[in-house]
Amino acid sequence: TRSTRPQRLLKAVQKHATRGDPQSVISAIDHFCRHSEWAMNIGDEKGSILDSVVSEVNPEKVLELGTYCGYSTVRIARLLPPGARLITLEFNADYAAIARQVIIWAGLEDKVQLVEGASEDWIPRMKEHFGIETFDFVFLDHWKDRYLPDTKLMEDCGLLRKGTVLLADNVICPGVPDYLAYVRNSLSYKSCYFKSHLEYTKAEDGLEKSVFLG
Ligand SMILES: O=C(NC/C=C/[C@H]1O[C@@H](n2cnc3cncnc32)[C@H](O)[C@@H]1O)c1cc([N+](=O)[O-])cc(O)c1O
Ligand SMILES: [Mg+2]
Repeated sequence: TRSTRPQRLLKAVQKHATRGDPQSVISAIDHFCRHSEWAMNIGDEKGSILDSVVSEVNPEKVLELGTYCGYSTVRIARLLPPGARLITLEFNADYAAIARQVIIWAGLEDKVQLVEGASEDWIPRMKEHFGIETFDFVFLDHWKDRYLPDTKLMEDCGLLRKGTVLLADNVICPGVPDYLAYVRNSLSYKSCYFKSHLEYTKAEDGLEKSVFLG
């Protein structure tokens, strides 16, 4: 049977990227998505904004919701200081298998824990299962109707602390209106919008950075 797009994306990484070199993995995926097949990675333009926010926060504990093929996982993990950890949640087993290989090709497997399962099942188990007190940085890039419920779930589970930074992809396209209204109107968040473009296109999209105020 015909291969899947994530399988072809992984092949492009293994063909064009250098093992252990995260930047070459990022470039290989961006080249594949620009010149062969579009895929819903955050991409290079919004990816640079992600890089700058991660570098500013310099987090020890990171949570990513929605691994997909691991592109943003690699972007984030490559910037983490020694000893820092990224937990990424992915409930599609096929995508998780591809992402594991992408993360290994980048040489970042020691910094990343890819957990197969649904965010709503795993967020309540972060403390007892992973020994996580609170997260310093959370990247939201999973199903858009899960951003708001999962944010409220993280609040309720005590996983956010004063100063935790949430960064959300696709707040314009496909859009997350309920999440945006919440973080922009809630007294518990200080929110700001980074205008950009939908990955590999000219359409507007952007990232919303929201600092939890406790
Ligand atoms: O739909 C988009 N993203 C959804 C991403 C979904 C990814 O997160 C996983 N997931 C979902 N809920 C989950 C809950 N728990 C764990 N994994 C989960 C899915 O298995 C998938 O791997 C999207 C769409 C466009 N677009 O232009 O159309 C552009 C983008 O940048 C996008 O991110
Ligand atoms: Mg996205």
